[in-house]
Amino acid sequence: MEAEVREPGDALAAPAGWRPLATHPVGAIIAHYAERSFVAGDPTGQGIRVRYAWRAMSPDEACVVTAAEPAALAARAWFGARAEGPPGHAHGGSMAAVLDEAMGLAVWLAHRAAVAAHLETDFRRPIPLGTTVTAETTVGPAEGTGKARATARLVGDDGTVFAEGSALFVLLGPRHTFAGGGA
Ligand SMILES: CCCCC/C=C\C/C=C\C/C=C\C/C=C\CCCC(=O)SCCNC(=O)CCNC(=O)[C@H](O)C(C)(C)COP(=O)(O)OP(=O)(O)OC[C@H]1O[C@@H](n2cnc3c(N)ncnc32)[C@H](O)[C@@H]1OP(=O)(O)O
Repeated sequence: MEAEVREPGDALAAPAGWRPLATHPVGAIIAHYAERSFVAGDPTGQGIRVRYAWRAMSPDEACVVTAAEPAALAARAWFGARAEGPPGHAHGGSMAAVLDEAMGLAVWLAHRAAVAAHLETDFRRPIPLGTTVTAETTVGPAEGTGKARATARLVGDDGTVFAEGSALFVLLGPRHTFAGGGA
């Protein structure tokens, strides 16, 4: 039997100063993929609900990026009964999945499409089911070419840091086949 959890209401709306992802030219393409995604593809379900937002990067942030209109990405994420791991709390895999996808999309907005090659997660505090958190991301340089490093944190509205992620992404080029595939 599923736990009873609090619905997010309008808590998934873009944080102050951020805009919905679909209002960015590249973000609109990404939002289209997100509709099919394992992580963000079920916006009314009882698992994870994720809504992405963007803002223009400051010149300081933009120095490490390659996109014509680099943007920073954040997400609001809610964990429902179908995301349960420890009783009454979010499964670590669901937390890692949110971090992974948020970092991947942050890299996509700052550079271009990429896939995760290496992912690390630190679980700092358990997330009670029914909680809405913000996934805050950063994108930085990686050693070598064709790669990017990203970080992300899941932060509660009271400032609690629930989890932190770090990942290496390989930017997709003509030799990669990820853009298509599937039935
Ligand atoms: C909203 C969801 C959208 C989903 C849309 C999906 C597709 C749409 C199309 C594009 C959008 C793409 C992504 C969307 C964004 C986020 C989605 C969430 C993120 C994920 O969930 S994504 C799935 C999980 N992900 C995989 O399924 C990857 C499996 N994997 C591989 O496909 C290969 O493994 C690959 C391509 C990674 C590399 O292969 P490769 O042949 O291109 O290149 P190679 O091996 O030479 O590596 C090149 C340089 O990276 C270094 N390197 C490689 N791996 C490393 C490691 N693990 N640690 C440290 N360094 C590493 C090498 O050392 C070398 O470094 P150097 O050049 O300096 O020598």
